[in-house]
Amino acid sequence: MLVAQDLHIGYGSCEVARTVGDFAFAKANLTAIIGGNGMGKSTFLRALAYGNHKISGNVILDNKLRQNYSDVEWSRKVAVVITQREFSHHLTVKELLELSRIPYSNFMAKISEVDNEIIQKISTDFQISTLLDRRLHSLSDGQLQRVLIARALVQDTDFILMDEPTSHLDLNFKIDLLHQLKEVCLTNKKGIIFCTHELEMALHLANELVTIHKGSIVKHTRQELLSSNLLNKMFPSSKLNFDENGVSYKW
Ligand SMILES: Nc1ncnc2c1ncn2[C@@H]1O[C@H](COP(=O)(O)OP(=O)(O)OP(=O)(O)O)[C@@H](O)[C@H]1O
Repeated sequence: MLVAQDLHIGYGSCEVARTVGDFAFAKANLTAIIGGNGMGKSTFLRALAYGNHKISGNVILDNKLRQNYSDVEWSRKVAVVITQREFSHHLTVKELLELSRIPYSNFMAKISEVDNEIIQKISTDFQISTLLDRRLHSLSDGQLQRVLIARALVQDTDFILMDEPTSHLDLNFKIDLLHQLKEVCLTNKKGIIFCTHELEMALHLANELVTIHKGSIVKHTRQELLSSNLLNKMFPSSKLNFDENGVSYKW
């Protein structure tokens, strides 16, 4: 269980949002974090992932405070996908994937046969096998996004936290990827939590949703959220309507 306990997030002393009640993310759940621009989705995700931007409260994983985990222990439990090109551009895709096995390798950081099998399988599943020898700087944004998601799966953690994992993908890749993540979530019992602007897909595929609106971070089941009027308040537009069936448009 990953628990956000009375979490207040922000920058310096300036609060962006706070959790309403304590809430727990379980394994085998796909959770979407949704909210309007600037409401605090990325800030909340980073607070869960790194303990950053936390003004007060706690992040607790399996009954242990985030700050009591060593970096290696945490990286065996939680993988993070943030599409920032913060790594060495000279690395190849295969080298990047191998690096994500380091939390499991021996002191010589040698890649084992098992590591290689995991890398090959996930590369095939996520359609990046043909990219393995490419250097990261040569990838398109969409290719990089698929590589970073594959890297998180290669890391083989209980939880994967992702900031807008589908933002650069074509519509077919977006929908396929979210379905694939849901399947990974259920079959491999991983908790996947992702920020997204893809409301329709989030409402269809995620079984839990976290809304961030006007400083309140609230966790709902899909049904609870759809049967409330909250989405109409969060995304007000005369061309949009949310009801228990999801979203409809007036073109
Ligand atoms: N480094 C920073 N210092 C101060 N304020 C920041 C910083 N980064 C973000 N903010 C502010 O915190 C608030 C939340 O930002 P955040 O990026 O978490 O929102 P978001 O919901 O992810 O937005 P978007 O949907 O536009 O990506 C915004 O008002 C933003 O301007």
